Amino acid sequence: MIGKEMEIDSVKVESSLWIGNKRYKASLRGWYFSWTEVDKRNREKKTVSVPVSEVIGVKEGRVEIQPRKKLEDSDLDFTLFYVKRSRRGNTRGTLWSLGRTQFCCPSRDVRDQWITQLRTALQTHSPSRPHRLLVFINPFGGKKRGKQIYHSLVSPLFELAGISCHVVVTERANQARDYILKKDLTGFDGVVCVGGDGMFSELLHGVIGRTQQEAGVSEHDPTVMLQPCDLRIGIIPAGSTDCVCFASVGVNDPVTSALHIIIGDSQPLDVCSVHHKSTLMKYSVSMVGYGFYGDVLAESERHRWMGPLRYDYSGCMVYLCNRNYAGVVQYLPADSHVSSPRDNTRCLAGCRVCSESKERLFPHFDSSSSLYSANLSQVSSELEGEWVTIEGKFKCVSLTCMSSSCPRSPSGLSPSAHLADGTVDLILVRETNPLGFLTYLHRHTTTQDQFDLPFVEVHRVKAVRFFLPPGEEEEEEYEEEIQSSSERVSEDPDKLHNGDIANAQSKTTSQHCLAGQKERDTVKSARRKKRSFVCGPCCTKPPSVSVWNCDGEILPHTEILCRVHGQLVRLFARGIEDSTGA
Ligand SMILES: CCCCCCCCCCCCC/C=C/[C@@H](O)[C@H](COP(=O)(O)O)NC(=O)CCCCC
Ligand SMILES: Nc1ncnc2c1ncn2[C@@H]1O[C@H](COP(=O)(O)OP(=O)(O)O)[C@@H](O)[C@H]1O
Ligand SMILES: [Ca+2]
Repeated sequence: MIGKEMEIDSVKVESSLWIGNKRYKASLRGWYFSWTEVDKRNREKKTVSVPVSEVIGVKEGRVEIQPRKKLEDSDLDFTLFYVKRSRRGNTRGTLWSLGRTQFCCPSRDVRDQWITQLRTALQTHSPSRPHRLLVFINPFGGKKRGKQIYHSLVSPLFELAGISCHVVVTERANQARDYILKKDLTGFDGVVCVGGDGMFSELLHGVIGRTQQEAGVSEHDPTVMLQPCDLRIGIIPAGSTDCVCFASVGVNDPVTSALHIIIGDSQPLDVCSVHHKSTLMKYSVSMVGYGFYGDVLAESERHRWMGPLRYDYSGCMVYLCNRNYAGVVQYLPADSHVSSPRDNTRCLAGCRVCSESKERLFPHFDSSSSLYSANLSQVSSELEGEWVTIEGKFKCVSLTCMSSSCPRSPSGLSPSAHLADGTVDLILVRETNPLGFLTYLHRHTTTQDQFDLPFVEVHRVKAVRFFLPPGEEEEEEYEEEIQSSSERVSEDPDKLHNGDIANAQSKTTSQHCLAGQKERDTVKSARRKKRSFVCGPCCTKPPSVSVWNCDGEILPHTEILCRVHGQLVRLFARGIEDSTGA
């Protein structure tokens, strides 16, 4: 018989259970379900312990989910599904898979009690699990396997965990962003994208834009304190770079990500806002890059048919062009006592720097009610302080809120950057010879320090301004063309976005600046053609000016102001669980 004893604050359940023909002593105590093998002489052997928070589901009978079948219809059995960990190749992160153990009970009563107690414990110990999710699949991302990945690997897990999903397979770019901005999201506990960084960016803009709309905050004001977002975002990696997933989970594996979503993990994330004058251009969580990375993106767009390989091909082409770009960079340093981009630490699950930043970032946060003080939507003092100016010629200027590690670069653009410390790392790679730059790039793929080079500097900052040197500013005529084109579109948002615009009384920035994107890009490319000269297959732009790559999208302006908003959004993730033991 099952034995039950009440413990203070937690339930305790114990009984003998069988796995195959071996007897186990099983117990459920507070946070853990454990089973210990007992031999014929009643000696205890190895114990397996599963935290209740990592239980995915408990099913009657002997069940397998892939392929889905009930093995035997016995009323003495139950099957436990849980998170199982393993190491992954040369990456630091931990790969998760679905663990499954079938238990046989001495009686049906005992079986029913175990199932009830385990399910109750699950509800008690995992209050932040999602019950209903809105899922967007980009069928064209990465290797175009988004639908297959979702239906074969992810959906069966969500079903097992009792999560109901509304699935939208996108038919056009920005559909997911617009859906989140305009539709009724009542009842959803989170949004999930199946795709790459571009698809994640759509969800990011939808979630931030909607939150600001509802809070009455103007995203165009670069000095405003944005309202933190409640709706969590999940990423099922199925893209080309998968940087946001890789940098926040440690691997780009759909099953691992699905399991993090199911157990309701929560990882706050810093977000950079990118403004041109008084207009919000974009938000970014991974890379805002000018010069090399901008050129690679611009070139790669012409080779989308190559899939993820387009970046490798374009990387080589752009490298061979050996361009340098003049620019003026101004930055506002972050507090150097807290952390530094050269301190050789890593932001891992439970990161101390990030947790301590929460108090600094949200001094008015009321943890009992989970509410942010109303005065947070006032103007921020974050742009105050002493700006440092650097002028020169650069191979690339990059900003990253996180390490931006990805399968191409397992340590990332800035290996010691933090996911949620309210700072961004600014990396300046000055003009150098091709071999020097190759050394810099190559170090992204090894454990060698890419900042330990005389032409590279890195700063931990709160904000960055970039503009062209005097005499090389963005052309007014071009500016005006872009401005008027964007105004024309924003006067009539329906022109580009049909469908219901229930919540669109106020033109949100996302609608304003992104609706005009198509038209601005046309103006821009016509303009570029006019000014272009060709030094190789990738060089169809003026020699002195590059473009900004903002999380995989080209920005329509060169002169920008970037500012970090600490912990603005939350992912269904927990940071990198270090599998190297380092
Ligand atoms: C000699 C070896 C050179 C290797 C260089 C490796 C440098 C890697 C740094 C990667 C940083 C990635 C930052 C993330 C960018 C993505 O947001 C963006 C869009 O991704 P997606 O939507 O999935 O297409 N990806 C890129 O801009 C690709 C950059 C690739 C540079 C080679
Ligand atoms: N159905 C669709 N058709 C065309 N573009 C789409 C569609 N759905 C999403 N997109 C856009 O495709 C871009 C790239 O998607 P992403 O999933 O990031 O793939 P990748 O990593 O290969 O670039 C995103 O910027 C997104 O806005
Ligand atoms: Ca950061």
